[in-house]
Amino acid sequence: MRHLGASSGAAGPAGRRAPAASGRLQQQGCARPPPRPRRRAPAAAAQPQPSAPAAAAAAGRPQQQAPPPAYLEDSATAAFLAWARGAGASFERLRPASFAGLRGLAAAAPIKADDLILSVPRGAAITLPPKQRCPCPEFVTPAFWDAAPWFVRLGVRLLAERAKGPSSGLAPYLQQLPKAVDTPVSWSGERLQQLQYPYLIQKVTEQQQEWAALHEGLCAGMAPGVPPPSRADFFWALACVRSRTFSGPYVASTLSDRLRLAGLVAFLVVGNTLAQGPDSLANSAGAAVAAFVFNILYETILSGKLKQYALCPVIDLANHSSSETAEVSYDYFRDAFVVAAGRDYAPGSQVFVSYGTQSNDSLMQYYGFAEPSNPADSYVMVSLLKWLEQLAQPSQARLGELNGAGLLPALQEVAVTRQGFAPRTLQALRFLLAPDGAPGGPAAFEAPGGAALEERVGLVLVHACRQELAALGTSLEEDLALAAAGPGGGGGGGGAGRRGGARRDGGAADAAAVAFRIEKKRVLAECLRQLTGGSG
Ligand SMILES: C[S@@+](CC[C@H](N)C(=O)[O-])C[C@H]1O[C@@H](n2cnc3c(N)ncnc32)[C@H](O)[C@@H]1O
Repeated sequence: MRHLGASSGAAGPAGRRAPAASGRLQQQGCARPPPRPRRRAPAAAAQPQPSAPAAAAAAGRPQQQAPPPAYLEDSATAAFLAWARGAGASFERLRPASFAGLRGLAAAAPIKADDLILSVPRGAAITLPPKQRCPCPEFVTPAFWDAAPWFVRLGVRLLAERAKGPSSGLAPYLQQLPKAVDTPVSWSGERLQQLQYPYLIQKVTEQQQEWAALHEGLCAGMAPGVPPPSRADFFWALACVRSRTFSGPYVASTLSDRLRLAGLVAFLVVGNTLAQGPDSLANSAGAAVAAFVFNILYETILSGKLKQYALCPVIDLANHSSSETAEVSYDYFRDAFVVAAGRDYAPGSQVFVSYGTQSNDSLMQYYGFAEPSNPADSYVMVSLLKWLEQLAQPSQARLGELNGAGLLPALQEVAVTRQGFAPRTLQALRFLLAPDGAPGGPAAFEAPGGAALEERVGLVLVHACRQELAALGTSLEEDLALAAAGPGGGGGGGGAGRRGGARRDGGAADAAAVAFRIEKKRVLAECLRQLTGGSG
């Protein structure tokens, strides 16, 4: 999830960000958050998908000069933008546009780094503060609301507003949300297999089960007489929430709340002084200042511990790039969610934000795309023990000792990065592969051992990477060829007949799966290159 930082920092003149920073918001998918859902896909609809340039980059093809964006001028977009402006949102230098089929935000005028380019009042967003009472008792029972996780609450808000139809104050926002959100949670088992990656397939399968159970809970928790949303609608709402929500520290009081409180305290001091006489002024004022400071300190401490979530119209049109520094923040003085440009943008170019540091596992699971050359990517290996046992037979006694030392998990779920394996994994392997009679328990193997032991460890790691690559179903070269052929080309080629080979029955989703597995293979291949000193 993303964090909204408690913010301060007003914008300076001419829309440039003032030095004092606002609190950062994080996108929802970060760091293995709980799952989230979505709504029924009415007929085929414009849907965010990995762009052609992204596919070209994944395939290693030279990227041509990007064509100018197609600004979106349909009636739903126009009505939405007018509604957002009416609600106080300000985004003069941005326009929604389509970039090779992917909707995003384009610079409509020159933008300089640090310019404040987007501001959406908190009142125009759908926010979820901690411990919020059920805001839609006409839709779900308060008991259901109280027991629901954050993403279900936000999903229920979307569905409750949608059920109101055109009379909803959020109708223009709802109208322009994607009609379908193509993330793996909605994929069939067969399509999931095209990811080729056991770790994510397992996670998504669990997510599908969790969301199905949550839908059953919702069906039982509807307000009397209200028909429950279909499972597809519920999944749509949750998927929207999980791919569009930002989160951050909770700010309990806005500036205007504090000013109101200060006014009330001053009123009480004056009233008390008038009633008790001028001599009481010093005491009353001292007590008032103490109470006021206590309130601010209490809320500051509280805001560091509690989290709030927000679906921010317009801001949620921005696509992600991990190379961007721009993030969504909460600006305390404006009581608004804001974005400042992370760099200069020429008119027509796409303006990105960072959803936070996320591996492609998280980007794929919650957003439906993989980022080429994502520096935060890793390959989670769940079969290292199996690969180890193909080369050596660690004794049950040593495995037991490893377990006792809490190091067994370092061999069961291993995050392999382009740089190699984690120190704890190396330590566990050294202990298991050390010759009989080697002194010391697992703790004695933290540092590299002798050349012979390190060589044995290296052999196991190389074997594991090679076995893992071989088990994936297609080679990197085959996947690159599939991606280069693009949609409609290479159907089933390369990997035809092999597990996880790209098939043409899923259209864009298959392209996303191929782009994803290319990145996984690149991580493993680079790790292997490091281990073998370049020989692969
Ligand atoms: C917060 S929304 C961004 C706006 C979205 N493109 C739209 O049309 O509503 C997040 C979704 O945008 C798409 N997206 C964001 N960044 C992307 C990227 N770098 N490459 C491909 N798709 C991306 C994914 O579909 C993701 O689920």
